[in-house]
Amino acid sequence: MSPTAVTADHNPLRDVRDKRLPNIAGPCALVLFGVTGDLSRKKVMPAIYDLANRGLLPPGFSLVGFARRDWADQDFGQIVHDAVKEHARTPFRESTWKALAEGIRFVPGTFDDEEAFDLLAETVQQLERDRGTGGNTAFYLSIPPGFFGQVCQQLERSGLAEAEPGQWRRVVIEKPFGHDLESARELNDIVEGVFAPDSVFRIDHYLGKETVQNLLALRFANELFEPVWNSHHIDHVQITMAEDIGVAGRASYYDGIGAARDVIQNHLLQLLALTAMEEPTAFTAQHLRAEKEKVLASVRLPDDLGASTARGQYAEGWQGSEKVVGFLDEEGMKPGSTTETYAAMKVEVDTRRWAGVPFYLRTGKRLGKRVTEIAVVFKRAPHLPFNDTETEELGQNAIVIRVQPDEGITLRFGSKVPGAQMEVRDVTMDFTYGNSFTEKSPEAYERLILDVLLGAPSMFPRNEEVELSWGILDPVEEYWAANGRPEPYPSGTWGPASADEMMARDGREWRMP
Ligand SMILES: NC(=O)C1=CN([C@@H]2O[C@H](COP(=O)(O)OP(=O)(O)OC[C@H]3O[C@@H](n4cnc5c(N)ncnc54)[C@H](OP(=O)(O)O)[C@@H]3O)[C@@H](O)[C@H]2O)C=CC1
Ligand SMILES: O=C1O[C@H](COP(=O)(O)O)[C@@H](O)[C@H](O)[C@H]1O
Repeated sequence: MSPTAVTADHNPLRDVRDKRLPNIAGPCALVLFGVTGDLSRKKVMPAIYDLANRGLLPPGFSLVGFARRDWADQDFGQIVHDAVKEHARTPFRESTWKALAEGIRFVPGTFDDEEAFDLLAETVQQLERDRGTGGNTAFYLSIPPGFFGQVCQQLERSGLAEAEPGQWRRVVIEKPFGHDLESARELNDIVEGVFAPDSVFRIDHYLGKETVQNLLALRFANELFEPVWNSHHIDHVQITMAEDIGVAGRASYYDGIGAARDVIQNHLLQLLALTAMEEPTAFTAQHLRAEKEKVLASVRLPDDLGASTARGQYAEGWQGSEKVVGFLDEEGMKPGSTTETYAAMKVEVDTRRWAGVPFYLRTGKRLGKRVTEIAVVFKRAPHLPFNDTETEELGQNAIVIRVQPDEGITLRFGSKVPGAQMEVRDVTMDFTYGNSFTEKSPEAYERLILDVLLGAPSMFPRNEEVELSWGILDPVEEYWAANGRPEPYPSGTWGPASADEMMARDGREWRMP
């Protein structure tokens, strides 16, 4: 498809939300926990710089780092500087850096150190006086999930969670939120016991991706797709999140969590919800979340979890020309770990729109390549006025939303092969962001952090969504825990044979992205 260039200089969906909101954050500070971690260095600190570089942070914006290091402000400043130089999307500008660096502060401490949190409280008050942050403060918990509760309790004890009249305090919680439904409920009791529900921002960075937000535009801004977006026309949906990387450097986090808790419980079920949901009455947080919740509440697992799920663990193999070690040989891995690095499952959505349409979800590390996509695969035409040989190369029509890395949308349909004879073959029409827009997509974290500072919660799942998602996953995890080890698959391939067998039982096969 070569759509003519759409030249809005902003995302229309964002516009809808932002009509009532300024695009530039008001006076505030952001306190970042876990500043030495992978996510902070690669995503959060660079995103803050990019926001500053685009002029979206207020004058006096301040960034406070908290870590168990004996650092002064300038040492932390150097860490931010290095992370920005290496990972920021926008060019390095001395003037932006200087303005940002003036507001950088550091507080040393561990999460069980009350004095450190008291010092943090003093630092936040000092920033209000010195830099005019207004006392408005966001706390970003980029830390191991086991500490989310403890840090919230420390914020409460030290008075940091409590806003003075006219101020706000917000908390950003990374994922996974809990380990299962029960622990998610316990965690939520703590978090929402400290912060009001609308001050809790549970971050799922997939919702900040341009292509994921575009799914809403595709479905609800067009007339073309919605009439066929149902079980009358759709055969099945495949949602794939494949990564070529392993867990090197993150073994301690990943072991015991595994692929399903790491990304199916959140990213993939959110993608499913956006694909399957009804049109929200308005693009407000309340309406969007309500529609997603209805879908998640309607998801049903098949009775036979052995036949409708698959899990694997990567063994040594080849990633391109590089020989890579298996999961069990990654540094810091527990010997004999049964954690899965590949997970696939079939679910149904029990609604009139989706009755009988299976949704297949799969994710894995050390797969053939990095790709995330949603493939909506259509039924075959009920009648073909051609003979079999004329259509032997005709597959099923499909709309593929390419979330990453080659962002765009592909439409696959049959077309006549040029020539005297009638022969129909699959062809594709492609929309790619690069060809259609001059505007560059912001990094997901950039958009989501700005939304936190603006107080715009649409793109953050609320607790009900988190709990419904655990309710879907828990029976699968229990089944796996009681049924042996994950099946090994060589790195660089497309996962264990049992995942292909799961599809074959339904007369289908996974797409080769
Ligand atoms: N990395 C990623 O790609 C993604 C990560 N996430 C989520 O982000 C969060 C952070 O992940 P990631 O950055 O990978 O994790 P890391 O293990 O790389 O970083 C954890 C951070 O927490 C700090 N920390 C741990 N324990 C303590 C403690 N007792 N007191 C003070 N500081 C402590 C560490 O400090 P120290 O250096 O002292 O150990 C480090 O800064 C997790 O919830 C993860 O699920 C979400 C999406 C993607
Ligand atoms: O949340 C997570 O996502 C990353 C992949 O993110 P992407 O934006 O590069 O697709 C994944 O590597 C990590 O294990 C998981 O925690």
